[in-house]
Amino acid sequence: MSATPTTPSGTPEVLLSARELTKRFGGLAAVNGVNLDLWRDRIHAVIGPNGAGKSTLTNLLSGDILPTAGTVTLGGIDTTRHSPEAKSQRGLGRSYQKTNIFSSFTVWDNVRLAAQSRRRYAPWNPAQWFTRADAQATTNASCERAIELAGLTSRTNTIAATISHGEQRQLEIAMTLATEPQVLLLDEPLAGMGQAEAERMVELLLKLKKGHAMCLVEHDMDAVFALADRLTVMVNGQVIASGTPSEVRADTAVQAAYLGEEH
Ligand SMILES: Nc1ncnc2c1ncn2[C@@H]1O[C@H](COP(=O)(O)OP(=O)(O)OP(=O)(O)O)[C@@H](O)[C@H]1O
Repeated sequence: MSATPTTPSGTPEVLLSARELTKRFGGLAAVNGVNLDLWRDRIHAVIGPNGAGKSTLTNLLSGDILPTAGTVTLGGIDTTRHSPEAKSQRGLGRSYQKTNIFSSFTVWDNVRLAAQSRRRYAPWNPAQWFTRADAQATTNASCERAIELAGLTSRTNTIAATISHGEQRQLEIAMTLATEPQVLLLDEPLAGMGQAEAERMVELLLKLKKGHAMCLVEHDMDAVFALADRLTVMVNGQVIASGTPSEVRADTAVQAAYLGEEH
């Protein structure tokens, strides 16, 4: 098992914690009493069959939907009922399963728009009138860094519709990185990719591990077992196993419910 990450002062650093997180849709508990900790410099994968509650869990962590019960803390602050924008301000970034790209815009414009829409600017606040130009320069620098980190610098001025599917998924990541988040929630970043594209994305996610706490929802088990430091396995809204990849692989309940004989 990998060593527990620490701050310079030696304290372990959990950036996001969910406790007893629950979401009911009528009679259905889509997420039921889930506990989860996301650590800086670690990738935590959430796996499970279709309908297990993975996307609902991501939506609860990001603030896109509110829980029926339980809490979500970010950097030690209770953010359970905060909006996605407020969570973005606190360092949370997420990508979506369905693409959010404006295909007729350039890569740059998509990233710039994502940065703008997720960062709060209050025109009625005089304190911000004089800092607006500075804020724009900072946002531009963040966007450049995000595009570079996502490996798309050569595509900066290319129309998004004309780049490959794999590059469009890289663009989604760049859009998520545009606000310089510390916590990344990634919903199926390898969806629809061929072998070569998937390998590139795995490399990119490994690169992003440093400095970020990452929650990865993914169906591609080769990628999951190549990337994850810890795994949570969900079935019918509940966590049936949680641990290192080797612990999860050896778990008989997981083998029976999900992984079968192949891993
Ligand atoms: N807005 C909603 N209203 C009612 N039921 C919902 C809603 N969203 C999700 N569900 C139900 O909650 C359960 C969990 O769905 P969810 O999309 O979270 O699963 P998932 O593990 O992400 O599945 P997949 O791997 O197919 O994306 C499913 O039974 C789904 O039909």
